[in-house]
Amino acid sequence: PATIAWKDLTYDVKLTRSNPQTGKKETIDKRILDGLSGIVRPGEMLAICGPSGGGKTTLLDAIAGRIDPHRKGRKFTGDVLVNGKPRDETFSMVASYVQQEHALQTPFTVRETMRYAADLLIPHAESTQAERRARADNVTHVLGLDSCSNTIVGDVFRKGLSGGQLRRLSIAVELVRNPSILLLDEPTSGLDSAAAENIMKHLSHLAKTGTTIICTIHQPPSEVWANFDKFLLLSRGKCLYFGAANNAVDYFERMEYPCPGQSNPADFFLRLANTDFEGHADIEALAKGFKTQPEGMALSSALSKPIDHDVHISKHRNGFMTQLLILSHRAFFNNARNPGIFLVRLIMYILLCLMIGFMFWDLGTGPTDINSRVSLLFFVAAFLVFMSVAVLPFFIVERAVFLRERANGWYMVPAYVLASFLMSLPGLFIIALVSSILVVFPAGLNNFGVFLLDLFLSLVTAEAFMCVIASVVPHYIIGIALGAAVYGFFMLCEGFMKIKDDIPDWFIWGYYIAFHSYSFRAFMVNEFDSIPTFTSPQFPDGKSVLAFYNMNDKPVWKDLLVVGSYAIALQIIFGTILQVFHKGKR
Ligand SMILES: Nc1ncnc2c1ncn2[C@@H]1O[C@H](COP(=O)(O)OP(=O)(O)OP(=O)(O)O)[C@@H](O)[C@H]1O
Repeated sequence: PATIAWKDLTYDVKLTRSNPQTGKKETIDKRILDGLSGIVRPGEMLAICGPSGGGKTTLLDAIAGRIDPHRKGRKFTGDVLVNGKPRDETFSMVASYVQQEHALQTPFTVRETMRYAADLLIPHAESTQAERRARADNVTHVLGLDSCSNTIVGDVFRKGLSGGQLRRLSIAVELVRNPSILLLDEPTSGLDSAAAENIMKHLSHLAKTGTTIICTIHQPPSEVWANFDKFLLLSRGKCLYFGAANNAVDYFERMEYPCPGQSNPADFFLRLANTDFEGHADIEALAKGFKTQPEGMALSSALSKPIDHDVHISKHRNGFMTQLLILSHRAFFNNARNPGIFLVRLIMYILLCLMIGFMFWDLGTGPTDINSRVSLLFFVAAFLVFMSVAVLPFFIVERAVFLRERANGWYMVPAYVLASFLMSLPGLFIIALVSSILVVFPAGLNNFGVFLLDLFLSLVTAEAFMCVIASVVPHYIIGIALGAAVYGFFMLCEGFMKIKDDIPDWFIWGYYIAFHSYSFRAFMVNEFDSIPTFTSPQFPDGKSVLAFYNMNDKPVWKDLLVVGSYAIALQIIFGTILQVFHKGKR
């Protein structure tokens, strides 16, 4: 059992806007939460209501510790207590947060999504696989998802669940572990009235069994409203009421805002709180008045009472290896079944490599063949790597899933990064293998094995680079632009457009940091080192071509090692960025 309390939560942000009179930019302080307090005990379900922009989501985030107070221009004060003690890092083990936007892996069916959630969230030391599955199936049933248990979540390629079903699945995955505290942001938005009513009934039942539940809710219909024990009305970040839901009508009547007989109380309260339109209450007076009323004083005294129960935190958590295995299994099937990650890319590579194969069909040893071989290798090192940009939008979708799961304490970041990395390798190997077959044999290039290894490592590095970009950009369009710009720069510096010795000194760093330089050189040495003669007076053999490009005496294995190490370094950077910056705080 967990009692959650918050005291005097105040949140100010600095906003820059242009002054309507002077037209000059100025910084103003905006108060988003204004000294909010509240308490919810095990067995209670609180509705945080208020008009759009009233501060509901911000309050829920503040309670869940999802506001980063250290960001520039922010000031956040107040305390959140779990059973009387300050909320700490164990919070994510006992609390689940269902956010407003769904973030689920798109190729999986409802049943698969629920089973992965159960496998990740329920300690294996305390449960058998059959028990975890039974739990997943039971929650699926309770949330009315049985009829679509074999339907996939869906994406731009394939239609899957409806909006309301996605909403229910988002709630279901967090219910699997039976959390002590459940925070839900607009759980009924997008649901039809029957689904909304049923979900609220289930949540109410959960509360009765001891779960502490807090929901933000925009406009609860009367059937939904009837399920709440407690009610908090917010307007412009101020508390207009906090207390028993069934006392609210009397309270507002006492405050001279009687609810008309036929009205749904929730609709009436929202009209009072919505300052964007006529007919709202005097917000300042209500907020001030609440503290002096018996309800306000009851809240203060409840907050000062000691709490005698403690949260039971299971000592058994799934260890790194268990998490790695489940996440690897999930990542493998996610990659294999997500057309954007594998199939569409494979087709793109096949088409492009067929064109390369036909364009450079059966290269010989004449003077123009030297140019053809070098151009082909440049194109492979530059453009086949460049095409990894296409995967970026899917990585951004994945990032949202990661953020949700990580913030809810589903797993450790290293397990996620390692599983994603390892499971990307089979798909990339297939793409590299098919591409190499379609290029090396038709063009008559040398040393298939090294060519394949070089292309594979280059694609692995390119994908790791896309992971890093996906972890730092706010939107995939910016990511694509950034990725394309960096790859364009690397192509420029890789030693083809300008031979290394001709690159200006102030640009040479570009040559050294571009992984393309090492992969291109490995392709070149692999190709030309073993060609004994060319019918060209300037280049009598392959070694003379390498000397021209300043690539002689460079062992291929060293360059391949650099490209491989680059991939590992990028994955470590990716993991570090996730660990440090992606904690689900906003
Ligand atoms: N970091 C921030 N910087 C500037 N303004 C912010 C920030 N966070 C929240 N706000 C503002 O605070 C107000 C409350 O936002 P919040 O999302 O909590 O509202 P809400 O009640 O949940 O609205 P809705 O029902 O539409 O989701 C909004 O005006 C929002 O723009």
